Amino acid sequence: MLEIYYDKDANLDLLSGKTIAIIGYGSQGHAQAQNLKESGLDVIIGLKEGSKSKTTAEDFGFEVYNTAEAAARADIVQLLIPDEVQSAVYKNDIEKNLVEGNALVFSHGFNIHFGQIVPPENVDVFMVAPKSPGHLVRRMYEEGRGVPGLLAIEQDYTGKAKEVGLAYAKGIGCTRAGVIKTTFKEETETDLFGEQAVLCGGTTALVKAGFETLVEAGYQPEIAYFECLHELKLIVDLLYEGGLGNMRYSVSDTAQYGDITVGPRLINDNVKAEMKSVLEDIQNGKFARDWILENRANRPLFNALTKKDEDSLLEKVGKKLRGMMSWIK
Ligand SMILES: NC(=O)C1=CN([C@@H]2O[C@H](COP(=O)(O)OP(=O)(O)OC[C@H]3O[C@@H](n4cnc5c(N)ncnc54)[C@H](OP(=O)(O)O)[C@@H]3O)[C@@H](O)[C@H]2O)C=CC1
Ligand SMILES: CC(=O)[C@](C)(O)C(=O)O
Repeated sequence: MLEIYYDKDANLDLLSGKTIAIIGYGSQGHAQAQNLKESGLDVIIGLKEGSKSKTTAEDFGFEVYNTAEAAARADIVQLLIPDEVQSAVYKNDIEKNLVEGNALVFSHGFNIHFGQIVPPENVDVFMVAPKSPGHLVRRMYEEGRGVPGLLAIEQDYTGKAKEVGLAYAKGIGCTRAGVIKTTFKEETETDLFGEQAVLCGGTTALVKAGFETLVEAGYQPEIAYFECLHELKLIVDLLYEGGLGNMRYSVSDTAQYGDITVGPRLINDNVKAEMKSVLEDIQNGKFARDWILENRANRPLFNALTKKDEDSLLEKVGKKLRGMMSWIK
């Protein structure tokens, strides 16, 4: 049964007198920390020695400590550093500073679900996962709105993990939009699948294939860029605002006919079969193992494939157009 929670279901008073340590000040860290602070909560920041984010965090009025010290001072420790470094940082700096009744918090379930972090039994472990990039978590909060979020409870030692998790979700603005209850397994597997097969991986593959098809057919790269990347945002905004119907209402009937007749040709049974294979690799731990080993090997594939795209005609054309035209603020 679907469980959705809103502001009315969450009580910020549960966090009153509690110190929240946000470990990391990046995409999610800066956003969640600033939102929590503006929600009236006691927030400190934990960063690695020599962190380039220290000054930025201090400029916002935060007390910044090294990771271990921040964890030692906190009642709630939220790990907002990259997934691939969380296990080592937890082992070195966090685990020894957790005391009975503390809460260990995540915004993605990777390290708990794949057994890279095994917390002690005498703490709460929960996840509040904004379904949005961090910078939008902050922007929407400042605009008086919120991004939807997910709440998962892995350990409820205190008997209050759900209530405290909802209070945390309210503190970052997610209960303004709605928070759906899930599990670490479901969030981890669906988030990894979404970012691989649809959001990041799927979309960039489709954009690159479309752009290359037009360029190889002899059309101007600039026109191909506008058709295959620039307008994508406009279409996705319409989908975001009101689903397929809203988008199809707004585009021409010509475009809609192309949408409903050509789309199925592209996403054929082979593509669906590959999507199922991607999900299986996530569920059976193969992706997690690959990602962990890739980082231990200092990211040879990550670096090479990222560099290949950075040097692509698509990126060069986009950079040129953004310099020549003024649609980007
Ligand atoms: N990005 C997003 O929008 C979303 C992320 N999440 C989850 O949120 C969590 C944080 O992700 P995200 O905000 O993207 O992370 P970022 O990559 O933005 O985190 C950067 C922060 O982590 C610190 N950091 C990097 N490496 C280390 C290290 N080896 N030791 C200690 N600190 C380190 C950086 O330090 P420095 O400042 O010195 O560079 C910086 O403060 C992850 O679990 C992610 O899956 C969930 C939903 C969306
Ligand atoms: C924004 C989000 O939730 C992603 C794409 O899964 C991520 O950045 O990890």
